[in-house]
Amino acid sequence: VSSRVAIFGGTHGNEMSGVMLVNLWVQNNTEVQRKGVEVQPFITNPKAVEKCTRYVDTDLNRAFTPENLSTLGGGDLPYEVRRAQEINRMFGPKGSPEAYDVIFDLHNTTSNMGCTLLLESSKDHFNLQMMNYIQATSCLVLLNEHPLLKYSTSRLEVGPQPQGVLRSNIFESMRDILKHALDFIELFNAGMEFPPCTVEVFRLSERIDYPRDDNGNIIAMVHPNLQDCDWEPLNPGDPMFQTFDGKTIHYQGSGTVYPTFINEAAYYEKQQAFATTRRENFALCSVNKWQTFST
Ligand SMILES: CC(=O)N[C@@H](CC(=O)O)C(=O)O
Ligand SMILES: [Zn+2]
Repeated sequence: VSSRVAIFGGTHGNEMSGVMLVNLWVQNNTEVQRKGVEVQPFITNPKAVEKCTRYVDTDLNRAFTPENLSTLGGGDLPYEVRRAQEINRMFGPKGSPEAYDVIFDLHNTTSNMGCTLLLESSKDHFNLQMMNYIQATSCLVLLNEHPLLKYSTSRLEVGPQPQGVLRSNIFESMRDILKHALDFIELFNAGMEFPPCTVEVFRLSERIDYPRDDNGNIIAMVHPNLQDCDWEPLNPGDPMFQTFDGKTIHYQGSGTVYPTFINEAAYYEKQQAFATTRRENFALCSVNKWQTFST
């Protein structure tokens, strides 16, 4: 039973929809209350929110490593590492009986991705069934089964929204998806059975960097034909980058891929222009609250 649910905003302090929604719900949580569910809205990186920056010392969304969570050092540690330890104590520890049952982590992207739920396991039938339930809101699933770092949350990514900017359409889509997700949890807890079904997922394949010179400087931009075309097929030979002197660089992969996180502002420092995915269909088992399943 998913009786304790946390809603995180401000994991990246300049992703404004999540920050504003969570601030709103901290003040008044009637909108996110559901029968039999304890819902806790929470700002995860208040210093970054205050400065309206992605992070202060280091990316909080990369800070929940076993090493970071077990390291001692108190005040000498980077702010986000200390924060990760605090959050892990409050809402985890992951896998323990005291841990929160579900954590939604609200993010915005500058890419034209629409609404995307990021999942880490194709065996996560609870989250996949929840996705199927909220499909009415046309949310896609991005599956990253071999993440470099292990996160412990269901991350919701909504875009396009520039960093530090609030767009009403993006804010309202995020709000809508979260409400549907909480409805699903309420129905699940009330004993509803969600029957077997098929869901479409996009499995993360490759991260593609910008073309660079010997000094590491970017020498091309995302091609206009690719810009804003997240989730649309990219075929071998299709334009991918445009150099500053007007040359087109074409995609050289071996088959059709579905690009996402195209031209995400936060990924310039992570050497990523976009990520490719491949489309798959999953057959889901039915889920109900009496069975045990691994998430
Ligand atoms: C744009 C952005 O911040 N995206 C998230 C995606 C994720 O949650 O894995 C991140 O890189 O942390
Ligand atoms: Zn983010």
